[in-house]
Amino acid sequence: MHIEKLKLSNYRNYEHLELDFSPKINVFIGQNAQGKTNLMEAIYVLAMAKSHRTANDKELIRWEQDYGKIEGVIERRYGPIPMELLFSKKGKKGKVNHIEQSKLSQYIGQMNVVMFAPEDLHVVKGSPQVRRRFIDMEIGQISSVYLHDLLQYQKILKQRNLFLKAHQGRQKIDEVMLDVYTEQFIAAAIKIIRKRYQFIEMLQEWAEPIHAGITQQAETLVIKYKTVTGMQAQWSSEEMAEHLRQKSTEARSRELERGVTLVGPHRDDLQFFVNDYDVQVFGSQGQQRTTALSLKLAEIELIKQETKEAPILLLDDVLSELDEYRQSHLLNIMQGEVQTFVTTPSVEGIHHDTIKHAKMFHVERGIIK
Ligand SMILES: Nc1ncnc2c1ncn2[C@@H]1O[C@H](COP(=O)(O)OP(=O)(O)OP(=O)(O)O)[C@@H](O)[C@H]1O
Repeated sequence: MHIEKLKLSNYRNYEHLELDFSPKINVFIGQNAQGKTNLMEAIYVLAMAKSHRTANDKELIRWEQDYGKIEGVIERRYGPIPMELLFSKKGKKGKVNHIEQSKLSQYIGQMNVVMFAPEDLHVVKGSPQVRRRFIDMEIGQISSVYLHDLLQYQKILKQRNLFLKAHQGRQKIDEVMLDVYTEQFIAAAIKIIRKRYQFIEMLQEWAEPIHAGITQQAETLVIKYKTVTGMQAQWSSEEMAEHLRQKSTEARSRELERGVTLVGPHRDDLQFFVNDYDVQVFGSQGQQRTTALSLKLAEIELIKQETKEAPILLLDDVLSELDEYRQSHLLNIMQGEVQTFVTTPSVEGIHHDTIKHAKMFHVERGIIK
């Protein structure tokens, strides 16, 4: 798939902008703070209904304006799809084929993107939150059911936390009520955990050969989903539920002391092993970068497998962060069927072959030349 047209109205530092893209390589070139990342972000937001940089949608609206809008035409194998996302003080609304979607989980997934930005290089070393976000965003793109289940889980978790907070430090509580919350919580948690195990297994299948290829067969990458309670992927749903029930009972007095839920997928994490050692603890910076790159390349393959179309690749200021050897792996993909967007302050950081056939956009203070 590829994005053919992009139109921005009051988005970040763009008052009004209309662009036509190449289905192959597009390069946004410009000095710092001119609006290159804002363009990448707009494409990402059009796909995901959410920024990769901020959780606050109001930041996306051009200063002193009441609304901001992103429109795009996505060319898919069965024809073009117009998409539209409107941000206002009241919230956001998405349209697909000019029809308003009552749920954003129905909107997301029409357009698939893989973003690779410098912060993605921290997916290995960064906080567990970064890795949880990575899994949730990626599964969400290929499964609207997961997005729906995740929202449900977050709602139930919030209710349970409110109950714990309201009873924090108390000796006597309504145990029956807390059990009811806990059972609802466990049912929702299992759905999330199962789907995450499945996703990691699929990602592993792609990431392992890719990583081996980049390291010339010197390294074997293994990705593991690590639950806070020590669950096992091969367990049945009943076994998982029983395990969580037991761990939740063990944690209850601590949960009441602290007023929060301490077990569940909102505290789980990912682990990366290279030749059996934990990259997060023992990996060199180079190995962490290669792992991050393998993950992104695997993500592209996984989306292709699930949707039967290549996603759009967004490379925000990342090429210059990778050495020539790692760059060449990305370049291989870019020469193929994947529509790619690249931002860069100058052409010097990029391989000559990349720009040879690229459509260039010069970005200067919210204007494209
Ligand atoms: N809501 C907004 N309304 C208006 N301008 C905004 C808004 N949010 C950000 N900006 C402006 O956008 C510019 C930043 O653009 P962007 O993040 O795309 O930079 P960039 O060109 O990618 O540069 P760098 O290479 O430094 O990341 C800044 O000038 C900032 O003031």
